[in-house]
Amino acid sequence: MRIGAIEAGGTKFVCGVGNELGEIEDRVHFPTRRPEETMENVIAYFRDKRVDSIGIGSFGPIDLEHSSPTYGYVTTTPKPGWSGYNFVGTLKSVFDVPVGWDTDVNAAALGEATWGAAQGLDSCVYYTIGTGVGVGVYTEGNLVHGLVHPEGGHILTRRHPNDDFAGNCPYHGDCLEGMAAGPALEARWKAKGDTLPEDHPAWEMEAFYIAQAISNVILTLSPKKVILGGGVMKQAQLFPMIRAQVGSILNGYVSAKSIVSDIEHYIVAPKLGDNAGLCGALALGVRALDSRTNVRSSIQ
Ligand SMILES: Nc1ncnc2c1ncn2[C@@H]1O[C@H](COP(=O)(O)OP(=O)(O)OP(=O)(O)O)[C@@H](O)[C@H]1O
Ligand SMILES: [Zn+2]
Repeated sequence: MRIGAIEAGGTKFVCGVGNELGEIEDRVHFPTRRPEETMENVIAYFRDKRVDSIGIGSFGPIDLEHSSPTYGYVTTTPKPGWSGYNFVGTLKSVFDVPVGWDTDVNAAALGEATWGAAQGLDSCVYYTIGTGVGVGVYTEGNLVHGLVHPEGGHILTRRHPNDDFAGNCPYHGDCLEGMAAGPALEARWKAKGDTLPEDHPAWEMEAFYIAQAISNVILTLSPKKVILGGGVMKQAQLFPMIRAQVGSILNGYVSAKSIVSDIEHYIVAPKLGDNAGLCGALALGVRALDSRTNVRSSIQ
């Protein structure tokens, strides 16, 4: 099978072709411009690829409700031209193949559950801590959409006692994203995250916020794995700090062995590394093809 994959990010698009084993055979990337120009690049890439299906993991918010007249659209985004853009419909008007469509973070969660750190498990939560904070939720074998889709980057957290940064989320000020995404780190410390030394107090504070989010997700969704990706998590020293803080927040209340004695294998980096996004889109493409095949066989 030849599966097309689109990792549609706010700053760049990655398109690729792979197979049902999660192997990526080819890829390209280009900057995210206005939708018409960006989609021209996407269509030109797939034009001669003869793919059997396409999976899209997209920046959001997006419409995932199959019964909605705007299913497949990007809904409200400050990105010029993308608000109300019919992403899936545009692709389908050119390529007559099944299209899998989900958020970039749900896609990454599915990719990790299919071929990565949560392989063989029926649940995981995937966080990206980058320009924004996004959360993908995979549970009992399904990606969670619910009313819209999870937006766990915007939860409220308790303020660190030494933190007087107001927070920079345009909607909430000091939500998790407003306090812990890359731009918040940069605004608080007046330096880009990748220039701060490993022992800088920024990291203890960063871990303090991320650990609260993870503890809340453990208590509400009980995932079997928590995967942390995105640019900020390139700071590997954050992992032990976050694990320790999650342990102290939960304080023995959740007695699962994964948390009590094996937390270094429970809160982990994406096993698919920088391929998590594209492999996630690939996994969506595989699912889209499988579900069409299943529908066909149940009709026959
Ligand atoms: N090594 C690093 N250490 C700390 N922060 C970093 C590092 N590399 C990138 N960042 C920060 O991460 C952010 C970019 O995140 P990422 O690389 O995940 O890109 P993105 O795809 O734009 O983000 P998003 O996941 O929100 O779409 C920037 O704010 C950048 O300063
Ligand atoms: Zn917010």
